[in-house]
Order: sequence, then C-alpha cells, then structure tokens
Amino acid sequence: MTFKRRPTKLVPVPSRALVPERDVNRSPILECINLGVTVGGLKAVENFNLTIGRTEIAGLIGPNGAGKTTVFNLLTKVYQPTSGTILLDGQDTHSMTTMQVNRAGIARTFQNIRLFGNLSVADNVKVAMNNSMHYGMLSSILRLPGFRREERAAHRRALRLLSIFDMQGMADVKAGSLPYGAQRRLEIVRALATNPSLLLLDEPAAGMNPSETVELMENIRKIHDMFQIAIVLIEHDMNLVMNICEGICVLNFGHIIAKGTPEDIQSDPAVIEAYLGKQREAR
Ligand SMILES: Nc1ncnc2c1ncn2[C@@H]1O[C@H](COP(=O)(O)OP(=O)(O)OP(=O)(O)O)[C@@H](O)[C@H]1O
Repeated sequence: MTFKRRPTKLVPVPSRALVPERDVNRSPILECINLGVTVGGLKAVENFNLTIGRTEIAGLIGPNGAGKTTVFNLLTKVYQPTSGTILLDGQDTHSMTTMQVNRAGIARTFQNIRLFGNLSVADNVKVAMNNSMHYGMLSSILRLPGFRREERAAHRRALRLLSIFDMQGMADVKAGSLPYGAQRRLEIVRALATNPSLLLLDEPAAGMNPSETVELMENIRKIHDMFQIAIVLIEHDMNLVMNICEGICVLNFGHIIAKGTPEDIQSDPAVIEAYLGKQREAR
C-alpha cells in the first residue's frame, strides 16, 4: 500500500551550531552550507545548513524518507552534492573521495550491518585500521619483521577498542556468528578503528531490545567521553535521541524544519505536525 505524502509548510531555518561550542576559540568540526542533492530526479536534500561542534553529540531525525541517510551519504561522498559546500575541520571536501574523507576524519556505520561475516571479530577491526598501516605488499607476503611488528600492534589496538564494549573475549569468533546486538557494536568499533573526529551512526539502535538500547546509550556516552569526538546519530528511538543528544536537527521532505535542544524540538509545532501527519497518513 502506498501512502500519500501531504506537503508540510517549510519554514527556512537559519544556520547555527546546534550547541554553542564549549571552547569558543575552536572552530566547528563540520559545516554544511546550503547543501543539496538530486537523486533520481528527486531533490532528496535541499538547503541543508548545519554546524557541528568538535565534541557535540547531535541527532538527525525525521519521518521515513525525510533525507537523513542521504545527508550521511553526502558527508561521506557516497553522493556528490549537487549544490553547497561541506567543510570538515575547515577543509572543503568537494574533491575528496569516500576514502579520503574517512582519512580526513569522518567514519560511519550503516543502517544495514556491513561486516565481513567469515572473518574473525579482531580481523574485522584490523581491516578497518588498514588505512593507517605502513607496511608494503612485499613485507606482508614475506611476513618481514616490520609487518609482524605492525600486525601485533594492530591486534593489541583491536583488543583495546573491543574492550570498550567488553568484546575482547570474542576476538577470535567469526563476526557472522555474533548475536545481532554484538554485530551492531562491532560496526561501531570498526568505525572507531579509523580514528575519526566525527562519527556518524545510522540507526544504531535499530533491532535492539530495550535493555540493549540502554546499554548502547551508555556506550555512546563512553565513546564520546573517551575520544572527545563529535557524534551525529540518525535514530527513530526518540527516547535514545532525547536522552543523549545535546542538539537535534529535524528533516522533513529533504528540508530542515527545526533545530535546537531536545526540549525545543519536543515542543516545536512543525516537528509535531511532521510526525503526527505521518501517523494520520498511516491510519
Ligand atoms: N539512490 C537513490 N535513488 C533514488 N531515490 C533515492 C536514493 N537515495 C535516496 N533516495 C530518495 O531520497 C529520499 C530520502 O531518502 P533517505 O534514505 O535519505 O531517507 P531517510 O530519512 O534516511 O529515511 P529512513 O528513515 O526510512 O531511512 C527518499 O525519497 C528516497 O527514496
């Protein structure tokens, strides 16, 4: 069955940091300026303006099809913007590839889990670290001392990262045989292994039960405090979003309809209408 989408009155929302920077001398980690993209003839995202502070936890929410994942695809250069600019730590990412953006500091997880199911948990993490390894192909084929040294250091680091989620004991288990919640946690560890300054989490709580979601919330806070990085999460679990995010940006039909603190967002008439409208359509 298809539901008709009712147009919502869109009010332009000015660009400003979701949360004032704690250290006013530090520039934001991310600035999106008038960002837009047309996908398959549809303006999936338009006039997207957002600034994320260096240690901010922000939420990107909105009804299904609002354009949230498209924003992540723009930030990670899966899609090239049709208009606008992305500044990552002040640097224009226009000419960068997905891998270069990752090296420059953006890591992400996906709505659908993307792990190497036949590799061990530790190897999944080490593959993600490969960007920062220095040994050459010959060194790895011949297993020269330089390769072995780096390999041991990578393994130790993988175990340290896994221990954030208390998963170091699973290092040798095949990733594909982990329970669902553990696979989602492993995805986050893999993203952290690339040393990001901005971590993008696409529906991290999807498919988790309530106790796993509470644990996830604590772990996101832990990561934030340990690494002092910015985190943007797309999430439909409003309890998680409202509890963890300092600032929230709401998308509907590819446009920002509201930005602000969780308190601002919960009482914003445009946001209430966007969500209630969806419920009415579904009846
Ligand atoms: N590759 C694509 N081809 C065609 N349309 C696309 C493509 N990517 C995104 N879209 C369209 O862009 C719009 C936004 O999609 P997007 O996946 O970003 O929404 P979303 O807010 O992440 O939704 P959900 O919460 O359901 O994941 C949708 O109408 C979608 O169909």
